[in-house]
Amino acid sequence: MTIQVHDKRFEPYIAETELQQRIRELAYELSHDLEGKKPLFIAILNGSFMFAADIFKYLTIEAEISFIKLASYKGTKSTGNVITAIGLEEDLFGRTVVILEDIVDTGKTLSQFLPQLQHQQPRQLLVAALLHKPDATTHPVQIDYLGFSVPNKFLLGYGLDYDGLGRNLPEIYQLSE
Ligand SMILES: O=P(O)(O)OC[C@H]1O[C@H](OP(=O)(O)OP(=O)(O)O)[C@H](O)[C@@H]1O
Ligand code: HPA
Repeated sequence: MTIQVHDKRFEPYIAETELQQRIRELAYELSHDLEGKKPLFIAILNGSFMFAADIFKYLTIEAEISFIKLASYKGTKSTGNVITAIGLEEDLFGRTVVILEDIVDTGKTLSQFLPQLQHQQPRQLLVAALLHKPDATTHPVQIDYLGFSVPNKFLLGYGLDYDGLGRNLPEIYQLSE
């Protein structure tokens, strides 16, 4: 069934059961790989709130989670755009850190933000992303745990919004042609 949000129509793309199944698999892999490391998960708001909640509840190991927002502002010519994290209070030094993102699209967000986290010298810095659009990615990012590789179409639901709406949908929709 297609749905209407603002002025656009969207069609079902990834069903809720398929999403949950894949997220369970990712949580299983993470639990296996990071057992005993007491990883710190960092979820990037707003979009990742549902993915973060689901993957975190399927983990079977000791782990911490923290939520941050990113703010982007124009830096100097040499620094380009600068992204700062709002709400990051944990010390990452020596920690196993897993960034949780709903989607890597152009890759700009993470390719700018990950080097800043590296400055804090975590022991390991990993990325878990639910969705990746390889055909849209102009700034390559290493994704260690990926849910789905998707075509370059605008997606909606499960945290992803179109102009503020649609984040509450439990499945993922794509823009109708
Ligand atoms: O790979 P990129 O092209 O940088 O795109 C990915 C980013 O875009 C979305 O966030 P957005 O800035 O829309 O904010 P939101 O999560 O609050 O919706 C998404 O949650 C990622 O953080
Ligand atoms: O496809 C998308 N949909 C919603 N928000 C997004 N942010 C990056 N890509 C997308």
